[in-house]
Amino acid sequence: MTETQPKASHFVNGAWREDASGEAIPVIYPATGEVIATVHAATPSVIEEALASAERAQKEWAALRGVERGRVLRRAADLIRKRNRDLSVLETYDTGKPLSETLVADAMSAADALEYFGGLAATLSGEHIQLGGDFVYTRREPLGVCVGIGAWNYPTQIAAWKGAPALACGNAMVFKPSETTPLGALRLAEILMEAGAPAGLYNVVQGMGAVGAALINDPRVAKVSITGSVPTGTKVYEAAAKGMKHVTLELGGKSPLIVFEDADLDSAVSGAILGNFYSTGQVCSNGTRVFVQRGIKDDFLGRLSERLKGVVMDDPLDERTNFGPMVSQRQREIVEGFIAKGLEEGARLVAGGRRLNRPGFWIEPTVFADVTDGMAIARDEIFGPVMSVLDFDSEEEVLARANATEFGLAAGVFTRDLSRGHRMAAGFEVGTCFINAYNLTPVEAPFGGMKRSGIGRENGHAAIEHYSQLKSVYVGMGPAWAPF
Ligand SMILES: NC(=O)c1ccc[n+]([C@@H]2O[C@H](COP(=O)([O-])OP(=O)(O)OC[C@H]3O[C@@H](n4cnc5c(N)ncnc54)[C@H](O)[C@@H]3O)[C@@H](O)[C@H]2O)c1
Repeated sequence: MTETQPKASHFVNGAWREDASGEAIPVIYPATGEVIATVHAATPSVIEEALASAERAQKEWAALRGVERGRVLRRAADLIRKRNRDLSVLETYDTGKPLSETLVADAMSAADALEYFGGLAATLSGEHIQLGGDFVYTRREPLGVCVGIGAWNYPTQIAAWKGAPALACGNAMVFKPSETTPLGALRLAEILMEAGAPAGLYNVVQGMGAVGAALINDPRVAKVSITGSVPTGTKVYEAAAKGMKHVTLELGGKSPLIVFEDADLDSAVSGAILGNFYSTGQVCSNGTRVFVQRGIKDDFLGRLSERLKGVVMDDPLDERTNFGPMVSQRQREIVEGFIAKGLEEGARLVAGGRRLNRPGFWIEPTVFADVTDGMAIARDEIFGPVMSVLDFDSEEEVLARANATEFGLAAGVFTRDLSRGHRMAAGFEVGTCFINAYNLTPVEAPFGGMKRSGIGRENGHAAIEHYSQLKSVYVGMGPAWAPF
């Protein structure tokens, strides 16, 4: 039986920490609407303890060899894999995502990140630059105390995607989960301690935006990495700029997925399903503008409708369920608002569109066809299971329309013509492209956005650049020269 009420709201300085004077935050199971736990927002004293302990632990941690830091991260990865089922059940309670998903995509991805960056920790190094007799060497140094701020769609994965590279580079982290899904990150903090991390190295404090803002504004903090919406990311960027802090911004999107007439149709339909309905559409990189070349439009919609018969919306803890509820009442209302706008603006509803008549925040996977570029459902990030199908004729036209957005997170193309696939990938103004695939985000590959979808990259070697800084050391081998 998975315990949903955590031992305390926060995990600070290596131990559970409670301060019930902070605002109470109910944790709601989205499948039923029931309150399954309560945590309290961090008070100034909890925030202070977290930052002070992180500052202490960071010095001790940075003094270790990379191989020693890596060993702790790899042990944590092993513990997560051993406890995957329990962690996945908790993630399902926290988010409402079906267990069939959380078993493979959440704690397991966290374990991958810890293992990957644990392996890299021992390889971090500077370079040696010969200047004849004199030379320069560079030292790759940690930034110090980093703050991580999470969104609610992948709480455990986000906590690890930020924590693993930060720790590998010799930083400490204070992580603030989304107030909607506060549970998973606490488990990660506990596991890192068990794996041998020093007390205070990875702290979790709960709260809304104000707690995030308090952390970013503290002068001890060197960097902030946030996963969230563009408006929140903008505020975080402004606050960080005031203190000249490093940032990683993983923000929203309205990504295009383009299906050419020569595509393998079933595979393209799979891509569109993955890119719109996995995690009930609550994925930042979703390909929600599905451009289908005119000649195959009816076939595409026909196959898609067939495949939608396979949706199983039931108890998320039953592994046969493959489509869960929205994370919250509010998120469902936002989605319903967009569905109403789509109808109002003349899009054709092909599937779904209704909420289910049962407790919890359920809504059907929804498909609109005959969508045009100016409609709200084609312009704005919905962050729910609403697919917009748009028609197109030529490659040139569709690339221009795909790029005509302020967002630049991801894009996908389905075609059997590989040179066209690579041409499209080169032309997309986005951080992550998919050719004949969609929404696969292995920890080995850099992930992040262009344009308003963000700054910096998570995962891959690229993340190291965002959690470390270089120091150049000039070494004079002869007597020092001066003009007088
Ligand atoms: N690019 C990515 O990797 C990625 C991944 C998942 C989600 N997202 C995006 O996240 C959004 C959905 O998540 P959300 O609703 O939790 O986003 P949100 O922007 O509402 O909140 C994100 C986090 O920021 C905190 N926050 C709010 N105001 C703050 C402030 N002033 N200072 C510091 N922190 C503050 C929130 O408490 C929360 O923890 C979508 O736009 C989605 O596209 C992006």
